[in-house]
Amino acid sequence: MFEQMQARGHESITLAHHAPSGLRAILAVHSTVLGPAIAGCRLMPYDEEDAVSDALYLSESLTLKAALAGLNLGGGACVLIEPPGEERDTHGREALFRALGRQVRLLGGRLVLTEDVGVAGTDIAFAAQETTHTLGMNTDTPAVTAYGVYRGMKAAARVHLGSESLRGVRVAVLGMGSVGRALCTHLLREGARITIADRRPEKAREFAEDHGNPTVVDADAIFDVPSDIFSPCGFGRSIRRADIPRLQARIIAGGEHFPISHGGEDLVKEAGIVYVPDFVVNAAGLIAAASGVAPEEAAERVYANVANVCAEAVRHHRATHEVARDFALRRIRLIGSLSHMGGD
Ligand SMILES: NC(=O)c1ccc[n+]([C@@H]2O[C@H](COP(=O)([O-])OP(=O)(O)OC[C@H]3O[C@@H](n4cnc5c(N)ncnc54)[C@H](O)[C@@H]3O)[C@@H](O)[C@H]2O)c1
Repeated sequence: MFEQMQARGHESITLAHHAPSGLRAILAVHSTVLGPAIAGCRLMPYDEEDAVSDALYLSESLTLKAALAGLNLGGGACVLIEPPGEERDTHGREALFRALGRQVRLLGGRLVLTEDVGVAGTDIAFAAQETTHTLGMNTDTPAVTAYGVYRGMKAAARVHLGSESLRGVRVAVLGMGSVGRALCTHLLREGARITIADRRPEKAREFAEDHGNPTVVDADAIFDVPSDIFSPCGFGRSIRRADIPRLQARIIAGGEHFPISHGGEDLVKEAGIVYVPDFVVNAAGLIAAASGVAPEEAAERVYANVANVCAEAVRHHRATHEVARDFALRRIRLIGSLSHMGGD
């Protein structure tokens, strides 16, 4: 853990535990150079090692996301480990998130909570009874995120498919949760030809029944579906290295954080596929929550950033994820250097 933290520049990890509420939390702070570390909070079953690993990945990704989005925020993560099959009533959730809020308060403003997988605005509102360091309770983050992914796809399609229209474009969507479903409604409205899959097949089937029966395939079969755009909207690392040669898409763009297994980005580039990095294309929810702009404005910022990253990558024959990372790190370096001037 310390080797990883050192290699990737993490500032701290806090392990928090509170038996009565069942709180088991990993609070990671990757960077506070630009401001308090914004931490998407996720609640799901995890084994402990994966939970720590995901907190490290997510917090680093949030640093890049906030920096590229022009926000004065650093990157953090909050992973809450939920025992499998656990169903909490309202009081159970209140206790859990208020216990979390207390832990966030102890961090003295270094970490700010917002929602991610399995966590709703109402949960963050519970945490907000114990700490002022929360964000996004009034934003429908998954819906805004999905709209930004849709706009970002159009920006990438304009550069790599020759037109930003998604009419007739084949999009394979993995993961039909809050983000995946909202994304698919935008795609269908524009006339894209979608194929959908979820590891819980009933979620894909239910969406299909309600939305004119787009094609549904098994979770694993989605990698073999001929498509123009592959859109991962699962929990992370949905695209394993072994899946990459199966992908037939020209572009990967989705809501999922770190959708490609470690080191797979280079394989994706070698396969001739353009990967629009997660921290560029899934940023609209965070932008809206942090800066208070309307969803449309947040999504337009995503469109502009994706267009910029794609164009720069084409111009210099570079991988999009490297270009995007460089953009983000440059802002952190330049704006971070202001603190040496004093006056804080
Ligand atoms: N919720 C937000 O506000 C938000 C904001 C930005 C980014 N994200 C990211 O978007 C992704 C999706 O978030 P969400 O809120 O929609 O989560 P969710 O839990 O609502 O949905 C995720 C869905 O993906 C499915 N899934 C997971 N792994 C899969 C796999 N390997 N194959 C097939 N299906 C799989 C799950 O069964 C579930 O239905 C996450 O990576 C999250 O971090 C979410």
